[in-house]
Amino acid sequence: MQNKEKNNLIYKFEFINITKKFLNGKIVANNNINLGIEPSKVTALVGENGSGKSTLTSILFGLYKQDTGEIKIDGKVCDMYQSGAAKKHRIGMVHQHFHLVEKFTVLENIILGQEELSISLDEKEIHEERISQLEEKYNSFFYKNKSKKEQFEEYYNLKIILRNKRFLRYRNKLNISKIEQKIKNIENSNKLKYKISKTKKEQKINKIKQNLKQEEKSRESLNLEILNLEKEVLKLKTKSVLQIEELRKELDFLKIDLKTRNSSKYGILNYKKYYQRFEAITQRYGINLNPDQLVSKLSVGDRQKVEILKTLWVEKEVIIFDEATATLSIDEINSLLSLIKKLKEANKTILFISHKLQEVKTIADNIAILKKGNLIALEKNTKKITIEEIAKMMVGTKVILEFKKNSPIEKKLLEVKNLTYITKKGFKAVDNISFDIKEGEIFGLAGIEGNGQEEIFNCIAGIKKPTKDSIISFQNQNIKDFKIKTRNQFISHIPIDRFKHGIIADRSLAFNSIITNFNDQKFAKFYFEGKKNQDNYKNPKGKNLIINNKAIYDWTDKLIKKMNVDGANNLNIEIRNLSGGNQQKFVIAREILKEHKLLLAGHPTRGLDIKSIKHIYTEIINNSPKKATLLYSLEISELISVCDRIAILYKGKIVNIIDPRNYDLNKISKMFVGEV
Ligand SMILES: Nc1ncnc2c1ncn2[C@@H]1O[C@H](COP(=O)(O)OP(=O)(O)OP(=O)(O)O)[C@@H](O)[C@H]1O
Repeated sequence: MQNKEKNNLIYKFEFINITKKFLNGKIVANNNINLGIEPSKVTALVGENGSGKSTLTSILFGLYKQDTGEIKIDGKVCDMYQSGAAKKHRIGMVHQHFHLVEKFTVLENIILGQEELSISLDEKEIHEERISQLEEKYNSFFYKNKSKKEQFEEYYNLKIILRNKRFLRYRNKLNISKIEQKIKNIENSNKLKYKISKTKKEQKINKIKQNLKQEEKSRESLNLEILNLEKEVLKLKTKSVLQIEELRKELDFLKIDLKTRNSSKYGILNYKKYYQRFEAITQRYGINLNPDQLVSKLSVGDRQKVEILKTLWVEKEVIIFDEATATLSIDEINSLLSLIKKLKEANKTILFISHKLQEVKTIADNIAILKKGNLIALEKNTKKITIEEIAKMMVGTKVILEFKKNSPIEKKLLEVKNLTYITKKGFKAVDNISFDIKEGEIFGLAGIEGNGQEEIFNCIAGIKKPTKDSIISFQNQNIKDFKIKTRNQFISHIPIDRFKHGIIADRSLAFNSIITNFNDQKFAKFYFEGKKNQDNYKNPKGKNLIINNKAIYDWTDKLIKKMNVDGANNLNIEIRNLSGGNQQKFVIAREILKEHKLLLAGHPTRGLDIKSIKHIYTEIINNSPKKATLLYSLEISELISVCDRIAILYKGKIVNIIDPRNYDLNKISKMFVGEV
């Protein structure tokens, strides 16, 4: 399509009557959606968990095929489900969960999978043409260049002349000696005769000698000329050798390059070009990243920049940000938002999915609101609409994050003393910290991500091993070396990374409901007929294992109801089929309802809508009496609303333990950067 025509289009792409159902039509994820996305603008897609945001973007990205309806891109109907369609139409996605190779550098991650794009068909032709040019130049270097040829001819001619002259001189010399001999003979035989002819002969000798002298002179000048010529030829030769060598190198490189680029398995990467491109893109968008840094060493915010660079590298025109700010700190969110502004200025069309309405309002030109699979509003006047109004449209009621807290009692349940955690590379991520959590207390861990909160949390959960002298005492027993299985008997754990530690994605809801308490006798009992040994457990027919399916299904049902988990009509569906937020709600329900004395809640509201957030914290607070609760979140405003005390972490140390009722956000954010 001509650019001019393209510029006149109102929409970069359109969803037209899109409907998508799952589970034989029982779940309507998208219901007849009609939505046009304007070019070079940021359109936010908001809605409750399970309202159909991911399904809609997945259809655009070609991961799902819509049941009915069509998608138009640049005014043309496109089958996005066709393999490679998203790539062809330059649509990229930045996910909440990064797809990066930890052991590769930033640049390696960016070019991974895009290597073949470094040589297009056109480029290949240019390469091949250049090779044949070079070959020709190389082969005919001496022969084609006329002036050089002439010089060579001249050089050889001169050599021939010189040889002739030498011969002449030799002959003359021979002549002289012959004549002298003759003279002598004459002298000896006939002195008289000699006397007469002497003068004549002497004259002849003199003449010959004179000739010889002249001969000598011209020989010298000839020699000089030859010497100069030889010098020149040498110079020419050296220069040519260098030139030839360079040409040969270039030729060899291009040949290997071409060969390897055509092969799918091995390849030589044109790093010079990649670095130049990296420099150009990062400068253009003001992204500060070292191309040689290992991804494993990057902060979450920088990793996300790598994800964004991946889309810019292949010049995507549409970029979908799918809950991209969920794992970012405040500073990182701000830097992402300003980067999105730059992308917009560079005419990228942005689809921005987020549950954080404050940032949606800051960045979006248009806000599309989904509810239960329907598009219920497309708000274009984003300056006027308030966050509360958006939230109300999304969830149907006004939601305020205020809670009535319980009062903890003085009895300490958890005592952490001198906790130190050193990473495999010797970095002290947690540096000798101590705190306690009382019965009924909700204790928060706050700080900018990467200051030790996650490690403290994981040491208590048993995922990470602290140093020997660390003490994690629960009800006066040091549990530091307890296995996770033993901890599970009294600890409930909502993991920070629910996909890694919280669920088994391709197992059913029922299966996932018992993965942290499968030892509970009410779900399954081992029945031993013979001697108790390992074989009893491995009995292939399962004779000795009695599973109480009814108890498991009842339990699963209870979890779903407790947290209003959406999309869970069938308890045997794989948990991956739930929306991200609903998977999270399922895990939270399991851990809160499971018997426990200590609740570890890591980012429990990540990726959740405001109504679910309210629901979850209400449950956590209602669950807290008689237990200790450790809450780790990057959302400081949520910690302030929910916690009784908050530890602020900076560089692996606790800089302060605060009572959130007596602190304001300003003071806390100063502590985040070590200014106590
Ligand atoms: N593959 C699938 N099989 C069955 N149901 C599915 C599948 N994918 C999505 N669903 C259901 O479709 C509905 C919409 O899900 P979707 O993931 O699009 O919601 P969402 O708005 O992105 O939610 P969240 O904010 O929690 O990520 C949900 O009820 C979900 O359970």
